[in-house]
Amino acid sequence: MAQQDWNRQIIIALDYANITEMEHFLNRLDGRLAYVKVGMELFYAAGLEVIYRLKERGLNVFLDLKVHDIPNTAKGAVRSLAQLGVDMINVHAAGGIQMMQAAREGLEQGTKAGSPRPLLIGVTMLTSTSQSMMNEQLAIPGTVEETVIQYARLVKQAGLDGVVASPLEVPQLKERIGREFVTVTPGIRPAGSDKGDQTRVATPAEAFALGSDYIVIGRAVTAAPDPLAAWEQILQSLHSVTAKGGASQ
Ligand SMILES: O=C(O)c1cc(=O)[nH]c(=O)n1[C@@H]1O[C@H](COP(=O)(O)O)[C@@H](O)[C@H]1O
Repeated sequence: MAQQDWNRQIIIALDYANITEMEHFLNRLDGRLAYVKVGMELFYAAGLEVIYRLKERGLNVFLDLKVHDIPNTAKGAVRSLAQLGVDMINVHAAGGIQMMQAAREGLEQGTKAGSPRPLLIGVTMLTSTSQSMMNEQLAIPGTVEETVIQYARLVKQAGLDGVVASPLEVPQLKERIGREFVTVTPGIRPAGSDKGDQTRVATPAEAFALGSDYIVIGRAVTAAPDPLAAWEQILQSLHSVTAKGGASQ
């Protein structure tokens, strides 16, 4: 795969406190990005204006608000988010099949006529969750991988497009849930960088080699002393990788 194609599969998490910081970062990257993620920090601070600005720049937008509520509320929330014309929306798989089916209905209702339907993605186990945390605090027995697969089954049954998981679970997801089932993987740490609050991590090259369709990278680029150099280094590290992802090719 040619280098420029990776660009479409790398989602940069714009975890900034305001629009000024976001614009400063995007100007430094100067048109190199194709896909960005807006999460709770930026959206709760700056709201819809963020989405409009990113769309004006021609970027694909993953609006990561991790909807998790009773089915009727989740449906309305996703309907409202779909009306914004973003490209990807997520909900927590822990909300269960009925909640995700309702979210899916809200997605259809909110998508503007003639516009492509945003991808609807179920968050499985957060990449900050370790097996001991899951077993002891959440009282879920077994391995994280088995729980991720179980959640993914619910996501698929509810008719969603794919899951957020760590890259480490992607081979099993592709084998057991399906190659076309989209995998979006945060927990990305370039070689030698600090894990921070993440526990299930992989490098960008490992994540794509494992089959991730999209990787999500935040602080390794956005908080780097030289974000442009960090971005270029990540692309460089992908030179010899052969993509396995089935859904985004
Ligand atoms: O849904 C997400 O995007 C998400 C799910 C998950 O399990 N883990 C996770 O880190 N994320 C998000 O992915 C981004 C990762 O950021 P960094 O750890 O700075 O690369 C953050 O914006 C998180 O909110």
